[in-house]
Parts: sequence; structure tokens; C-alpha cells
Amino acid sequence: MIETRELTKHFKDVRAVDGIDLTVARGELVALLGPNGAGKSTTLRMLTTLIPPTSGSARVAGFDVVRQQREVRLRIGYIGQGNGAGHSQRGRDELISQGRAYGMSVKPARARADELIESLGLAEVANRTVSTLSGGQRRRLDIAMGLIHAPELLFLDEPSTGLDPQNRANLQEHIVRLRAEHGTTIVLTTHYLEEADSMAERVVVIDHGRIIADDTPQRLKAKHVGDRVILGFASADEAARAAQSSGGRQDGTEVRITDEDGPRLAARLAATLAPASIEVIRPTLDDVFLTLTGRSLREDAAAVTKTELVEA
Ligand SMILES: Nc1ncnc2c1ncn2[C@@H]1O[C@H](COP(=O)(O)OP(=O)(O)OP(=O)(O)O)[C@@H](O)[C@H]1O
Repeated sequence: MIETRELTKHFKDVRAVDGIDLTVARGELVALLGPNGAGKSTTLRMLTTLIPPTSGSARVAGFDVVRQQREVRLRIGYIGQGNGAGHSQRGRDELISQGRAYGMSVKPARARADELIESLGLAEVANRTVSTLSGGQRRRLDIAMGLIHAPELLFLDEPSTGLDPQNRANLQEHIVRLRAEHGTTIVLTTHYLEEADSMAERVVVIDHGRIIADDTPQRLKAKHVGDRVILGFASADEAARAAQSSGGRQDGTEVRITDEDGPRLAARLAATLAPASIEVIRPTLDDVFLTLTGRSLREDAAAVTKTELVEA
């Protein structure tokens, strides 16, 4: 569904996207995860034909993003970070107009608009003019606009930014359902680590315009970080003996061991070493990012959230 080769975008001396090879199969739900300025939006904007690459190539839904822009656009939905929805129309009419712009006839456009209004919780706002909606309501309307023509491939740039937790959960549910029901291929960017972790079956980690990891959240965590098993003992001597027999690292009365399958190891060690306490700490995608780059994504996400609050 997507195939890029050495996809590159430079803005003067900024290498925003620096030679990305990305393949996405039909029906996949892929999250691009990375800090601010990593090149996620620029990648999406090239894939959606909004900006041309500096070099390299990309095919989307079977068509070249430079030479066959129209074909690409007909097959994709794109919800950018800004508000796509207009201001003077009512929400429902805006949706229907968007469907008509994609060549739908009135009846199916109305039916689809009503379906999206229902599933994105837009019932109360469907009859209000867009200019009177709150940021979160506008965001949901934008997403409905991108879905109106039931595209085979949907790009979502930070879809849940600015939504409260309840609406975010609602939106995630809708996205997952959309994919289950229609087999829509979905590529989204996010700075919510939990969102990438819980929704995407594949996470592409981007930093400084390059892909630095690409796998399922589970495998990324197992491969780059692993579970930490911490055993507690009554004395340091006991801990020293346990560290020796288990191959773990002693830290006072504790022994720490890293393993791909912490719960299984913990069960085995509980039986053989009889520790006083046992704890399994499972990694997050942030731990993965930290291991790969030495930086935390959380600090970055916290900064974004703060900016959003100031803007709101
Ligand atoms: N039109 C532009 N002109 C100049 N520089 C740009 C332009 N668009 C993006 N950049 C730069 O390219 C780099 C990548 O930006 P991009 O928006 O793709 O990152 P991102 O990973 O999507 O981050 P964010 O989550 O903040 O949107 C940044 O250094 C950014 O400042």
C-alpha cells in the first residue's frame, strides 16, 4: 500500500526527512512515533502529495506521489494537524459537502455523515456552525471529514492531540473499528506513547529524519529493553548467592535481572531461589526510545501538552 525508497526532504539546510525506506502492507495500522521535529509530518505530507520529495521516491496505493498525484489523492484520506473544516457551514453540511467533493451522491453522503456523527460523538454539534465548536469538537469533525469517502488508506497526523481522555479513547476505538470493519490501512503519527502501544500493531520510531526502529510494540520492548525482574532477599549474603546462581546483578539485598519474558523468569526464580519479594517491571515504548537515543520522549510530549494548554 505504501513503498518508499530513500525518501528525502530538505528545507534549506534542515534534513527533515533523511532517506526513509518504508513499506506498509494493505490493512496494517502503523504508528510513526518520534519527538517534535523528527520528520513525521513531513513524511506524511510527502506521502499525501502535499509537498514533493527532494529526492527518493514513494508509491502510495500503487501510484507515484509526484507523477500520479490525482490517483493517490482519490484513494487516501488525510487529516493534518491544522483544522481542515471550514467555518460558516453547519458540521453535518460540511461533512456532506466533503463527501460530494469526493464524488459521492447525496444519499450515500448523508448516510455516511450520519454514521460518522454517531460514532465520533458529534450528535450535539452536527447542527452548529463550525466556527462555534470547541477545539476537540473541531478535531473530531476533521477526522469525520477525512473518513467520509471511506478511503482505502487513511493518514492521521496527531489525531488525538487536543482531545480529552474520553474523546481520545472514543476516537481510538473508532479508528480500530474502522480498520476491523473496512480493512482500511491506517498510518498515524502520535506523541502519545500509550496510543502507539495500544493501537498500532507496528510502530516505526523516527528520529532526526531517519527510521531507527520498526516492529511490533511487544518486540521493540523485548528486543531493546526487556523486562526487569527484581528479587528481594533478607540479607546481602543471600542476595549475593542468588545473583551468582541466577546470573543477575546484586544491588544490596536485591538482585536485578533483565529478560525478554519477565513473568516466566520470575515464576522460575520464585520456585528455585525463594526470594522474600519479587517484582517484574515491564518496559514502555519510552524506555525503547531512551535506549535507542539516550533521550526520553516523555519530556517532549510533556512540552507539547503544555503548549496545547497555553494555546487552549
Ligand atoms: N516548511 C518548512 N520549512 C522549513 N523547515 C521545516 C518546514 N516543515 C518542517 N520543517 C522542519 O523539518 C523538521 C521536521 O519537521 P516535522 O514537522 O516533519 O516533524 P514532526 O516529527 O512531525 O514534529 P511535530 O510532531 O512537531 O510535527 C523540523 O526541524 C522542522 O522545523
